[in-house]
Amino acid sequence: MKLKIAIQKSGRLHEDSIKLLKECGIDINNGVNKLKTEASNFPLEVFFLRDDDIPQYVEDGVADIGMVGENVVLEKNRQVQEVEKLGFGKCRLSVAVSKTVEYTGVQDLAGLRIATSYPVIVEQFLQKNNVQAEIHEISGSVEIAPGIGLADAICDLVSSGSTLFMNGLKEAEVILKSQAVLIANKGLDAAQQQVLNKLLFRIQAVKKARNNKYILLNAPNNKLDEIIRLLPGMKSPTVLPLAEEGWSSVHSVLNENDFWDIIESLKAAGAQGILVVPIEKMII
Ligand SMILES: Nc1ncnc2c1ncn2[C@@H]1O[C@H](COP(=O)(O)OP(=O)(O)OP(=O)(O)O)[C@@H](O)[C@H]1O
Ligand SMILES: O=P(O)(O)OC[C@H]1O[C@H](OP(=O)(O)OP(=O)(O)O)[C@H](O)[C@@H]1O
Ligand SMILES: [Mg+2]
Repeated sequence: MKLKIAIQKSGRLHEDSIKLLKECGIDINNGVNKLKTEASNFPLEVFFLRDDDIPQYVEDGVADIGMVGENVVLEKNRQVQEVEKLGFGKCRLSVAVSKTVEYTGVQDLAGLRIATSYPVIVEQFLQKNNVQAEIHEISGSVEIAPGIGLADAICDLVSSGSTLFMNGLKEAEVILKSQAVLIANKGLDAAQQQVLNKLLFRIQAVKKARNNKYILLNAPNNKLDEIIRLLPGMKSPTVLPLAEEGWSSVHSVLNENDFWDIIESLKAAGAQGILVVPIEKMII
C-alpha cells in the first residue's frame, strides 16, 4: 500500500513541499514536467497538481493527503481534515484600497466593488461584518484591478507588500493569516493512517529542528550557574570540563525566537567562543 500525496506542480509552494519531503528522508525523483512519481524509500506516491485542485482531490480520495495553503483550503470549502501546519508559504489574505483614499474601518467597504480570486472567503468576511459590497471574481493579476477601473478595492495574498505598493494600494484589512498545511482525506483506513503517522512524525522532527539551534560555548566555572540559568535545553544543558583548568564547555538547544536575546545575555554573563550549529532532526 502506498499513500498518495498531492503537492503543487509549480509555483510558490512547489519547492518547499519537495524540500520538506526530502528533509524527511524521502527520496523523490521530481523530473521536469513529471505529473506523478514514487518515493524510492517510503510508501509514498506523489502527484503534482494545480494548488486549487488539491482540496477536491483529497476530499474525493484521488489523493489521500496534500500540501496546500490554508487560504485555498478555506476558499474551496471541501470536506478534508487539516493535520499539520507546515511552516512555509506564510502570507496573509488582505483587503487593499487605493493609497489615496482614507480608510477608517470595514464599513468603508460598503457599496464598493471588490476584485478577488477568493470570493467565498470575502463573502464570509463581508457577511460577518454586516457589510454589503459587490464581489468581482478574477483569477489573477488582482492588484491591477483598481488601476484599470475594474474595481474599487481588492482582496489578495500579501507577504512583503511590494505588489500592493507597486500598484498604489494599501492594506486595509487582514482577513486571514495563512501558511501551507498538510490536509488528509477524512476516511483513511488503518494502513493509510499508519503511513500518515510515520510521515507526520518525521515532519514534526524536521519542523522542530528548523526552529531550534544547537549551541556550544565556553565558560569559566565560576560563571556556570548564571549561564546555565539562561539556557533552557531539551532537558538541561550538557556541561563538560575543558582541558584548561577552571573552564567548561556548555552545550544546549535554543529556540530560534529567543535566540539573539539569549546570546546577548550569555555573552554578558561571561560566555566565550559561542558556536551555533543547525540541527537536522529533533525528536523529543
Ligand atoms: N507572496 C507570497 N508569499 C508567501 N506565500 C504565498 C505568496 N503568494 C502565495 N503564497 C502561498 O502559495 C500558494 C500558491 O501560490 P501561487 O502563486 O504559486 O499559486 P497559483 O498561481 O494559484 O498556482 P497554481 O498554478 O498551482 O494554481 C498560495 O495559495 C499561498 O498559500
Ligand atoms: O506581498 P508580496 O510579497 O508582493 O506578494 C504578494 C503577491 O504574491 C502572490 O503572487 P505571485 O507572486 O505568487 O504570482 P501569481 O500572481 O502568478 O500567483 C500574490 O498573488 C500577490 O500578488
Ligand atoms: Mg492556483
